[in-house]
Amino acid sequence: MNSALAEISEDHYSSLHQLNTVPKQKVLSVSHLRKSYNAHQTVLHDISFDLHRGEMVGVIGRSGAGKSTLLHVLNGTHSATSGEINSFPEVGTPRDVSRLKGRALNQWRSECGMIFQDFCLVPRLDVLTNVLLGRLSQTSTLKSLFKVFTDEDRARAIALLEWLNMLPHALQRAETLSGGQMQRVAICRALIQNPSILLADEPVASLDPKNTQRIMGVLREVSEQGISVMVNLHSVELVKEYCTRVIGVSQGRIVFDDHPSRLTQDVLQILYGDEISQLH
Ligand SMILES: Nc1ncnc2c1ncn2[C@@H]1O[C@H](COP(=O)(O)OP(=O)(O)OP(=O)(O)O)[C@@H](O)[C@H]1O
Repeated sequence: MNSALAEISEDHYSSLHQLNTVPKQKVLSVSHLRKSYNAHQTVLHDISFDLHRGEMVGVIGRSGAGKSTLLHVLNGTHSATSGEINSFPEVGTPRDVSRLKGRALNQWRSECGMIFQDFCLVPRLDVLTNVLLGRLSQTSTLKSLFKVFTDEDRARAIALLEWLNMLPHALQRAETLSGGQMQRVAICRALIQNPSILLADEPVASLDPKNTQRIMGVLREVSEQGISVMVNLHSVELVKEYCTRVIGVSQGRIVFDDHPSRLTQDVLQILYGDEISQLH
């Protein structure tokens, strides 16, 4: 961030950013990304876009369009077949993260945190430990083996749980939580890595309306703090309510990339075809 922007408070920066009155700071540049799981099927074709600091990007498209694959490839859980994913960290040199392996890949995964559709919590471990597991990639192998965490890690985990009203459940086993509570723990686990990007794969798919609003509100707050959020959603209403930008994917290609207010019926028809009547 340049020095003039640094003097603007985070909230102020965020609201200015959303009004497009300040230059956008690029954090990721994806170019000509392609993903095939096998020789017969290409799931992502020639995907190119830039992601900016503090954006809240909704990714929409019908089932099988390639939304989950896109997030997995960005985070490195699935490898790209070709193309580049260039990261522009606040500190350090820009680099292509699409071919990383080993430690470097783990480091990228903590910069580009992901919350998975099925939460991926360890059921028999308590909430606090589940959050601390997010620190493992930044902890030495020996310490991670014995789950040794620093006081600083614990303090941060507790602060995150408190922020998401989960502190009363800190010592409860993850398997005893509701879906909404599990999702909040998964968000804490991703945030304890101090990511600059947070990817969320259908984070509200299994939640009731109250928890849906709660989780979407949390993701918006995260983006307002300067973290770029990309969230796969099946609800166009939620995209319009919460996102500052929407990327529409159809058959593995980006067919729309603009402000949610520009999502017209024609665009939705291209994106959803016959399924348009099932949209909410
Ligand atoms: N691990 C995999 N191996 C082979 N094919 C896969 C794999 N993961 C996804 N696919 C295929 O890639 C295509 C896109 O799937 P993806 O899960 O990315 O779509 P999506 O838009 O997220 O769908 P949904 O909204 O239903 O979650 C589908 O045809 C799917 O069958």
